[in-house]
Amino acid sequence: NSCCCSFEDYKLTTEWLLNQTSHRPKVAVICGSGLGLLADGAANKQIFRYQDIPNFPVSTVQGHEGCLVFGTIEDTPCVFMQGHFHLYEGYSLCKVTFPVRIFKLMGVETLLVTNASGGICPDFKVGDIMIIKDHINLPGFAGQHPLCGPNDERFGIRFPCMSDAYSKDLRRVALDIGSELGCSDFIREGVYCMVSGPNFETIAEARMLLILGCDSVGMSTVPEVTVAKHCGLRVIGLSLITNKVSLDYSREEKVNHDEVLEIGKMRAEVLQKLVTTLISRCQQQSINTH
Ligand SMILES: O=P(O)(O)O[C@@H]1C[C@H](O)[C@@H](CO)O1
Ligand SMILES: Nc1nc2[nH]cnc2c(=O)[nH]1
Repeated sequence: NSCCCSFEDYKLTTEWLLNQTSHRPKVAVICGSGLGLLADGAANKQIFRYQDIPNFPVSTVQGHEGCLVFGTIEDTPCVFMQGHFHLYEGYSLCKVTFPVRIFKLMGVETLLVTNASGGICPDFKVGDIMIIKDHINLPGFAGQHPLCGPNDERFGIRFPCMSDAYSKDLRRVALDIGSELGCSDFIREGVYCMVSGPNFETIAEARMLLILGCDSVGMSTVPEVTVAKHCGLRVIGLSLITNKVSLDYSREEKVNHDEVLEIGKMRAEVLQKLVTTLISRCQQQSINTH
């Protein structure tokens, strides 16, 4: 359960990428299930397949292209992960979070994470975009935590604070952009809970998550955000509600992965607009605060 990657592994991959590209990203975007198209708006793209990058894991899930895309959004140098990694694929949390430390070593300052999740909050509708306000690390409670094992002080401290994992300023900016784009009706804020998957929730589990204070549930993001916060990155998270999680034994609908990917396509255009505007404002904000 402790980290399987040494500092030299991270350095090797970082140096390989820095030698292969002249891009020097300031913002990294992790594209969740079915959301790889978020990279489409970038200019001057340079694309690497995960399998060609030393030490990088590869994507094994449908809807995760497995490409690292460097490019610029309105002059902001960015890197997009088209596909991320999950515990349920059999990866250790060290591998799941490997790219985040690479981004840090490459000079990234802000991490924008996206994912697909099931709505637990009864008010949420399919197609809502939830700005992540906070999270519950359910696997972490059971010792499946990316920071278990010897702490490497070159990345961060032994006991990092997580009470402000998601930047308040960036959440405000995202809300403002949502209203400028006329999307306020389907932009929410809420608490994301990570479970390991790969099965979707039983009704009893879903009811438990509601009582625990979760607004949505998914199978990713929390490890990456935890490692990002540990190494000092600013984080903003967007979760697309792709289905309502059943809380009621009388409901007949059954969730499946195709439906999750389908809703991603449905919201592609607005999500892309939100993400690209957010990236350019992130950078302006960063310039103004430094
Ligand atoms: O964006 P992620 O990868 O968190 O998407 C969720 C969790 C599973 O990977 C998938 C299940 O449909 O959706
Ligand atoms: N655990 C979980 N992950 C999801 N990803 C997309 N929808 C869901 C869901 O309902 N449950």
